[in-house]
Amino acid sequence: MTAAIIDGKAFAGEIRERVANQVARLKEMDIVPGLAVVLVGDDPASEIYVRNKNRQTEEAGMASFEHRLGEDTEEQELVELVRRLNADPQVHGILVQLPLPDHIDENLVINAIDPAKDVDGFHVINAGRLATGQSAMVPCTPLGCLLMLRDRLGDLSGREAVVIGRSNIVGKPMAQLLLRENCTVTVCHSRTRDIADVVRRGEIVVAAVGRRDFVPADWIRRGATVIDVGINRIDAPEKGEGKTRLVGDVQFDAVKDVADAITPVPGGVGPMTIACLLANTVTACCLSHGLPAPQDLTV
Ligand SMILES: Nc1nc2c(c(=O)[nH]1)N[C@@H](CN(C=O)c1ccc(C(=O)N[C@@H](CCC(=O)O)C(=O)O)cc1)CN2
Ligand SMILES: [Mg+2]
Repeated sequence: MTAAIIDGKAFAGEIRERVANQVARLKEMDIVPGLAVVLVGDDPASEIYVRNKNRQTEEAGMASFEHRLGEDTEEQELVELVRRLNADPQVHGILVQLPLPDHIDENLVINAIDPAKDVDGFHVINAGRLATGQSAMVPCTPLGCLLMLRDRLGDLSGREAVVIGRSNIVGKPMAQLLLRENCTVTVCHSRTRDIADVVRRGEIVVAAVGRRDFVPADWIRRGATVIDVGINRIDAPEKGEGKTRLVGDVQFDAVKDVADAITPVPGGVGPMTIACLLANTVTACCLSHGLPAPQDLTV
């Protein structure tokens, strides 16, 4: 068996097109969705993600507000910026790029964002709403994973799903979303005993541990659909001195001989994350104007 490769890059392009159509529709009502992105410090990967977010926001016809603060910015200064953005009617979505420097309490900053503008879906109110089956802003990476799974498999009801990783930004919301789709969900992590046996139950496997090559082929049930959330940068001397490349959490070359379908890294989940951020911003904008959330941008 050679797995189908799920093309996240192409799918993200489709979502961005839907976003642009909704933005054009809103412009006819003189409404321009606006996204504010806040970057603290100079982490090189975050720099790239923020640049891509701003570019894609503008390409979709939305307003992009970029705020860059120094590495030694005080927590209170960041919270004050968030409060100003909460009060700004041109801003419908606020995203604080993670990770933040160590001296800043991430939860405190995230929970300072107005939940209605929390397009990352990380605020405790949105996490609670998702966990209790109420409408919520859904975190972008799990939302992108779910869209790809639905596109590939259709109705997910009754499927055995295994999520590897329990982070607040991917593992936990992913598990909640799959539960909402009526999957039987198992979450495993670094302390899970007999993890190979647990993962082997999965007809759907979502790997989000942040460790390169963590998932070997003999953990994967034949015919499973595998979503690799990992983005690990490794040295690539074959590309030249000092060069690097990205790999996922799954041993792609071996797993593709066992799985029915798999997302690649790069070109899988990553591009979907930014496309879903744009989708969430349009949703937040619609809701703030008393308009219904666009059906083609939400789950
Ligand atoms: N506030 C947030 N911070 C972070 C999030 C998030 O959703 N909200 N997620 C990650 C980083 N991230 C977005 O911020 C992100 C990561 C990767 C990609 C992506 O497109 N990856 C490409 C490869 C890009 C490259 O060459 O480096 C791919 O996988 O094909 C987009 C967004 C942590 N922080
Ligand atoms: Mg910190």
